[in-house]
Amino acid sequence: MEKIEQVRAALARRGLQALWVSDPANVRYLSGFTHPDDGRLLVTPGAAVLYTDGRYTVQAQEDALPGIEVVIARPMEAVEGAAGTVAGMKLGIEGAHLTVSALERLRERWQVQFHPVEGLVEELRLHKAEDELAGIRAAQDLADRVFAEVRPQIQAGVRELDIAIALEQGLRQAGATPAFDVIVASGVRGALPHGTASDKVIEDGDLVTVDFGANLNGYNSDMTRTVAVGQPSDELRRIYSAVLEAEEAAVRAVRPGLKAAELDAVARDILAGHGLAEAFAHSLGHGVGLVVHEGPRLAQGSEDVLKPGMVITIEPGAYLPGLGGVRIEDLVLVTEDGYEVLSHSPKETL
Ligand SMILES: CSCC[C@H](N)C(=O)N1CCC[C@H]1C(=O)N[C@@H](C)C(=O)O
Repeated sequence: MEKIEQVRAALARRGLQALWVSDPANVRYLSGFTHPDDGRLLVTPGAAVLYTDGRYTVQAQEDALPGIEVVIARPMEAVEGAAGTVAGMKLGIEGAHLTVSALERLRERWQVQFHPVEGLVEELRLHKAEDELAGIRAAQDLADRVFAEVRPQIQAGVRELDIAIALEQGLRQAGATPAFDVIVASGVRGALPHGTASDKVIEDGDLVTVDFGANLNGYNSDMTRTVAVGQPSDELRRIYSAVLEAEEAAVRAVRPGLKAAELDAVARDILAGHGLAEAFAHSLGHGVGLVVHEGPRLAQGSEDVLKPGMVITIEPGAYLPGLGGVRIEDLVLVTEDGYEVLSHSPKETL
């Protein structure tokens, strides 16, 4: 019930009494329910009730964390059944997730004051508990093993899609799913930061960016390696070395108390020194957990500050349209006195 007590405390700080949780990651985090797309959680001063339907009668009971009450009901029955409990309360709703039509349905049935809240549960999720860390480590260890198996297949004459399929098959054989569509971007396609695998054939001299993660028991990993096939040009090698320098420097800089924007600047300044400021077209990284992109935000202008227990990516890149690109990404745990790198796949030196 510790998490639910933390929610109640956060509600009290906002002058609220109850929370209707509809974001699937938050439903899962607070209740343990493994099919959170089909669940909603109502946290009130006296109870925490998971609502789901008859497809999950057994599953929800098995999954529910201690102290979570399970009610099996169709969605509107659930809402009507809870009307008495919430009557007169100041109720938080997750503004970033609840749709306008879902809110309308609640308004028709509940006599409450609705208050959109932002980041209430997400703030709790920033700090990973030991069991969550174990889940992320297991997902990353699996991704490292699968990458080692597939790495020899990244050769001239093979399609990007074949590499993506091999990675996905490796993950699925181990009981995981891909955390997101596998990115395999070779040659000029390397200039696409989100270049999901295509039918392009990998050629001699290509750099190949492979960005993928495992989702294992709900927790995600995220890692990128850029590998060389044959002999890439001197210009591509220069860009690779610059990105590697930026990535390693940023990883070494990770420590609790550091502002996320300052960490972003560590990598960005190095790339700028190599004339690649414009080529680094995205943020340095992000938090990883039940969702691949979650807090903290490692970006210019971010107000976030690193704290022990956060799991983040460090992933600078350089993208040059018409030429290609490089990205190198590690998954990193912020510890009490620094950092621990969770991704262990070797990085090439070109
Ligand atoms: C579709 S999930 C992509 C996972 C990947 N490792 C990743 O997070 N990337 C790839 C390039 C940029 C980065 C990203 O999408 N960053 C976001 C948070 C941004 O807005 O910069």
